[in-house]
Amino acid sequence: MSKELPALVEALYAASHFEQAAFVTLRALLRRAEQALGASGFARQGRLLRGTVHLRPGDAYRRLVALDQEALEGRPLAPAALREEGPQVALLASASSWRAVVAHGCALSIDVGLGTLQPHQEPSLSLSAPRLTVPFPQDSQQRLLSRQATHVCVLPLRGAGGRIDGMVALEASCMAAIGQEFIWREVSTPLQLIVDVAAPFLTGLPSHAEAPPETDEYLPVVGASMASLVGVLRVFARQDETLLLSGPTGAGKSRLARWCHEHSSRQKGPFESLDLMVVPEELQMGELFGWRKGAFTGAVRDNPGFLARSQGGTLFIDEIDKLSLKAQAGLLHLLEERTYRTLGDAANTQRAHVRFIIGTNVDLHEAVRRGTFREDLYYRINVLPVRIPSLDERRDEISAWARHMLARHHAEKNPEGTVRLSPEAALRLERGAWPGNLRQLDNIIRRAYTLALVQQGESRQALELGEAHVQQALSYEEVSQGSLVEAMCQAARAFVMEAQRRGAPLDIDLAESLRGFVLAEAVQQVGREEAFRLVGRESLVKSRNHLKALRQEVKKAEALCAEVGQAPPSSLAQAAAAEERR
Ligand SMILES: Nc1ncnc2c1ncn2[C@@H]1O[C@H](COP(=O)(O)OP(=O)(O)OP(=O)(O)O)[C@@H](O)[C@H]1O
Repeated sequence: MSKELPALVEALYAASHFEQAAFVTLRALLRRAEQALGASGFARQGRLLRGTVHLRPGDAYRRLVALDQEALEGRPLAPAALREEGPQVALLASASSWRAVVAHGCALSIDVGLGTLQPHQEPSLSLSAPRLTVPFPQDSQQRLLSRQATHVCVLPLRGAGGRIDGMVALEASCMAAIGQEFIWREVSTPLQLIVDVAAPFLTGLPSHAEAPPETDEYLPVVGASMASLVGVLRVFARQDETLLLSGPTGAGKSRLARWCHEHSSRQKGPFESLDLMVVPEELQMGELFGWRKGAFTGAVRDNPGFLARSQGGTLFIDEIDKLSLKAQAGLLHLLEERTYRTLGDAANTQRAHVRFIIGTNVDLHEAVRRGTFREDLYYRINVLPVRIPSLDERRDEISAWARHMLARHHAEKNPEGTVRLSPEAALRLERGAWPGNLRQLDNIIRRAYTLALVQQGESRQALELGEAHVQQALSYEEVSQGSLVEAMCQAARAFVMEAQRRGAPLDIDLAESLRGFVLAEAVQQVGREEAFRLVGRESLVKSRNHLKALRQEVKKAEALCAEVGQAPPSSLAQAAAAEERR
């Protein structure tokens, strides 16, 4: 180590970004492990395969870099090689390694063949006591074996204050060492030293400012601040493990889930989205597993359920924290066994060939602490966790998103003419705060667009969205956050404005649709039964008439949308969709 460490430190100081630092660290680790292997009894039978740096501060992946031993041997050691090979080939250690690294705070060895995991430090045990061995899940075992890895060493990557901000995994192949720890325990101390030396660089350096990834329908905008995260998502999209997308409401999790599906090998299969916010607890199991006619009172026809509908594809389960404890047990069993039974058809066990993406906007770890979310399920779904930043954290994207949303609204309304966002309007948007994230931005753009249309006339071929339109749209928003009465006046004005714009009467009865909008919004925010309590109609829940009432009110709101030629907002669409599935 006498020469290697100073050389590593020098290379780390010369690194200007995370990927470079990860490259030199992995190179040093693989070389050190190679030396140890050469001096061991496995020199002839074993070979090193690859190393991966996982940076996941706050328990969410931020960056990921892999280096293959072959690339190290056969190619010039330039960071460029890493960029080409990096995230594309990154292969992952399992969630259980991460869990064990966090729990034990030390390096560990995985014997893939035996399916066991051994932490290297056992502080409370005497030397004579047997070594602590933890079972390693079978699916992770299979995955590692499929890429020839028989032995893995996982080292904690410690950030400021000793907090574990990531891990480094080294994989090797040595059939002769199955049932033994290979070289990992002997070489663990120098390997950990390398990781500790590199840690401040790995956790502190920014990501390489790579060219923004290609955009598409589902991810039309990627700013520099999101580019490295999209690189990670691109790798994760191709895995079959469960992906956990967390992030504030409206940040774009559902669309990203769809993007991941489109970038996976399942892209030709179905993509289904189950939003638990709009499914009452008693129907959650049924919606997931499906039911046979007569399975319970009210099951008047068969329902295949979301799992059957997503066979061969991807199922996005959003708002996972809304899952009842009973349904949590059902989902855990499904994720562990990959089998399930349709309600009312206990005799038939079915296999779920489904990739799961889970969405949440709450801190699930906190939910585990409160006892509302099962810890074992949390670890089962926390395999590939990614936190989608709020729009305020990716301000470099605001004007590009605004332009994209504007073009989309315009195409819906008036495909012939052109539309542009004035530079002043873009600046105004960039300066704003966006607690509602992309959803709020989309609403503002939609509103500003209507204002611009009214002002400039629909016949106008070149429409410009100016600062004044944005300002006015924002002021409606501010008002609606403040006084209810003022917001009602705004709604009334918008109603009248719409009638003027179309130059034909807009029946006042359509104003009754407000009840539908209110209910759908409340359902989205607090769930169906609570929504009725919130608006003073608990009696409807007690008499089990609330769903009928919801259906009627949603219909009225939809009628208004149809009359003015606008798509129903997501709250209405979700309330309606949940009704349809019943
Ligand atoms: N790719 C996109 N193209 C156009 N609009 C988008 C895109 N992604 C997000 N939006 C806008 O942001 C809104 C919210 O997106 P999405 O439903 O994906 O967010 P979310 O994080 O899943 O929200 P929630 O947590 O509330 O379910 C969309 O309804 C749309 O208005």
